Amino acid sequence: MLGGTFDPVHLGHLRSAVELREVLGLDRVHMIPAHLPPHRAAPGVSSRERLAMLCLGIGETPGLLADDRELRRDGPSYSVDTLASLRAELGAQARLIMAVGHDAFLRLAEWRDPEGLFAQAHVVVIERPDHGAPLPSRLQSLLAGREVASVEALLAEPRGRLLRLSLPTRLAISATGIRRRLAEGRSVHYLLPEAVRAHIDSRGLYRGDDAAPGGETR
Ligand SMILES: Nc1ncnc2c1ncn2[C@@H]1O[C@H](COP(=O)(O)OP(=O)(O)OP(=O)(O)O)[C@@H](O)[C@H]1O
Ligand SMILES: O=C(O)c1ccc[n+]([C@@H]2O[C@H](COP(=O)([O-])O)[C@@H](O)[C@H]2O)c1
Repeated sequence: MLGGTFDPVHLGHLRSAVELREVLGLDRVHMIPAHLPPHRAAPGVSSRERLAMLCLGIGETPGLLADDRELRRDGPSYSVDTLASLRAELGAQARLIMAVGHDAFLRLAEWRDPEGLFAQAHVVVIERPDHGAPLPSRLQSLLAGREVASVEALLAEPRGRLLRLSLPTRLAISATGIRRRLAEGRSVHYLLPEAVRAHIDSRGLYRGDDAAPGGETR
C-alpha cells in the first residue's frame, strides 16, 4: 500500500511505487488516494479529481493499482482502517506492507493507532533526498525493536517490522512544488506524467483563481 494525498500524483510517487514493487518483490502496489487526509489542510482538488489523475498517471503500468477504497469511506482516511480493509479482502496469510516517504514517517507516532499499523503490516520508509531530519523521541519508542536492516529480514516475518529503504531512483519532486508552479503559471513538464499534466491543463486545476473548474476542496 502506498497511500497519499496525490494532489497531484507525480513521478516521485510513481517511480517509487515501481521500484518498491521490484525491490520488495511485491505482487502489486495499491496506490490509495486519501479521501479526507488526516493531519493536513484540505487538498487543492476533490478526491474524485485526485483519483482520476492517479488513474491517468498509472495507465497500464504493470503491478500498480489505483485503489479507491478510501473514497468509499466517510470521515478521515486513517491508514489503520485501510489496512484492516485490505486485510479483510486479502486474507490472514497475505503479507501487507505499508510504504511511506520519510517526511510522512516522521509523524507516524501521531497517526491513529500506530501500534495497530504494525499489528497488521510491515512499514517500509522510502528515504527522500530532501528530507533527513532526526527521529522524534515518541517515534523512537514506537519503533523500539522493530527495525530490520534488509529486505530478506523483513520478508522473513509476517508483519510488525520496519525497514528504511533507499530506492535506486530518488526524485526530489513534491506536489507542493507542482501546485506552486501551476499557481504561478510556470511549467510542470517532466515532473508528472504527461497525461496528468494535460488533464490539469485542460481542467484548469491549481491555477490559483477561484474560477478554476474542479478547484473545489476535497
Ligand atoms: N519524490 C518522492 N519520492 C518518494 N516518496 C515520495 C515523494 N513524494 C512524496 N512521496 C511519498 O508519497 C506519499 C504520498 O505523498 P503526498 O501525496 O503527500 O505527496 P507530496 O509530494 O509529499 O505532497 P505535498 O507536497 O502536497 O505534501 C508520502 O508517503 C510521501 O512521503
Ligand atoms: O492514519 C493516520 O492517522 C494518518 C495520518 C497522516 C497520514 N496518513 C496517511 O499517510 C499517507 C501520506 O499522507 P500525506 O499527508 O503525506 O499525503 C496518506 O495515505 C495518509 O492518509 C495517515
